Amino acid sequence: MSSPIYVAIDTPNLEKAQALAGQVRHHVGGLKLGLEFFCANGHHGVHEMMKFGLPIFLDLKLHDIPNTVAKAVQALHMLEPAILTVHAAGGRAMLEDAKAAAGVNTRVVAVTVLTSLDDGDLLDIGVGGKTEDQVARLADLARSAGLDGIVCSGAEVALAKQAWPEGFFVVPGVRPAGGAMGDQKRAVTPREALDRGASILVVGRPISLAEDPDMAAREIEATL
Ligand SMILES: O=c1ccn([C@@H]2O[C@H](COP(=O)(O)O)[C@@H](O)[C@H]2O)c(=O)[nH]1
Repeated sequence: MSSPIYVAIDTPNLEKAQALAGQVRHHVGGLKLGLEFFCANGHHGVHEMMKFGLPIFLDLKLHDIPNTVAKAVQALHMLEPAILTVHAAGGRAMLEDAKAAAGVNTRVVAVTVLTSLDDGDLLDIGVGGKTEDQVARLADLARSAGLDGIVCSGAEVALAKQAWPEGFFVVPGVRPAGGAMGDQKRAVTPREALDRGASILVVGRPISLAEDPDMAAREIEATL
């Protein structure tokens, strides 16, 4: 069975991205390419990364009016990403149109509450109450809009899976015990996230900033 770890390739530099993918390719289940990489390298960069033969997760977190998002998703068709993200806060019509525009081999998953946010940050943007309640609301919206799953933190994934047993749950912002949190606020360990129901784990800096990224990936894999 392939590893549930998707390594976040967060660099605008294609050579560095290829070097990291080359180092960890045997100990991860997929490559996650985000805005930083896509803005710098576009479709060409994604094609280059596809050569590693691993599933590609395009984490573009699309969020705009339904027509614009649907057209953007169509424009990604030829890349056939295994996973593509949109923001759940874009609303029902945007989610429905994004899913309808995606290829059959692409899982469209909705970002609920970014793992870099906590209750206080949500209050700043006018969302009162607990983060887990907002995740539950947006997960419900994503499910009823026909999406394949959600992105949430390991702190909420158990509740979300209980409400949506067949959903696909992407958990980023995980940290090995004692690892540097950086800007993440709701981190759990990779093992905890899996035990609580994560379908895949996204791991960035704990691997990419390690002196030996392959060893770091192996060490995380060994905890699962
Ligand atoms: O809520 C979210 C959604 C996406 N991400 C992305 O995951 C990685 C995490 O990187 P680390 O270095 O392991 O913190 C990064 O690419 C984010 O854009 C997220 O962290 N939280």
